[in-house]
Amino acid sequence: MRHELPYAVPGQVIGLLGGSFDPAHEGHAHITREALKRFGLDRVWWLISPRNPLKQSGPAPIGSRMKRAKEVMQHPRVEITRIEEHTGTRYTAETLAALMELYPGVRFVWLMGADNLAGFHHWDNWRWIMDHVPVGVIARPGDRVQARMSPAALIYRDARIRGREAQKLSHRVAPAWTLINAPMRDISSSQIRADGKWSNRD
Ligand SMILES: Nc1ncnc2c1ncn2[C@@H]1O[C@H](COP(=O)(O)OP(=O)(O)OP(=O)(O)O)[C@@H](O)[C@H]1O
Ligand SMILES: O=C(O)c1ccc[n+]([C@@H]2O[C@H](COP(=O)([O-])O)[C@@H](O)[C@H]2O)c1
Repeated sequence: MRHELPYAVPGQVIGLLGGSFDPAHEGHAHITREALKRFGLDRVWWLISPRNPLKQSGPAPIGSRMKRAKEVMQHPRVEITRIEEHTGTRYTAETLAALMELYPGVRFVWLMGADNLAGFHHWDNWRWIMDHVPVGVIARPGDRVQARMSPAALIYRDARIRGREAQKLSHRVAPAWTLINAPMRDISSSQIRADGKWSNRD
């Protein structure tokens, strides 16, 4: 099924937060508000993934994940999208390449929690992502040290912007990345699922 694409105009800076959101929670909303403030973004789009290419088991149906995400994140500068169904892409590098073609002149910033930076070197074409899109990383409980010492962080150490200068991120040409130490929220989708607080129905 085709879903409408969000609107953006050339020159705008859009932060992209991709995830399973199975289910969305306050941690996602919190890092989104921090990213808007700290990275000089005009808007943030959540990309509710059809499925994570590195995860074995599939998530809850995308309709129920979208519904929960819209309940959790209500903000005039944030849109909850199913863009990857539209583009038909599964890997983030492919999704970003498709978005850059669909939105010429729009500047995208890839957003993620520190846990994802720690494993970023396992992603498909991860160097292409680093070389083409600024990356904003937000601290997550337990993952900061691993993220700072990760292969991606070490290989791209010269492209790192200090947290206190994170506003520059969206104006830099890639490679450019930063890790900010926003106040952290110790919450995860897996914990919510383990607590039995998420029923997988549409
Ligand atoms: N509490 C949090 N603090 C910082 N980043 C977070 C937090 N929760 C999620 N994120 C980030 O949000 C993005 C989407 O996360 P995802 O939908 O996988 O949620 P999750 O809570 O990490 O799920 P799971 O526990 O199933 O792995 C990822 O980049 C992840 O690092
Ligand atoms: O492109 C990849 O190889 C890749 C590997 C793992 C995760 N991702 C993306 O990272 C985002 C977070 O995924 P998840 O499942 O941890 O919420 C989501 O947008 C995934 O599509 C992407």
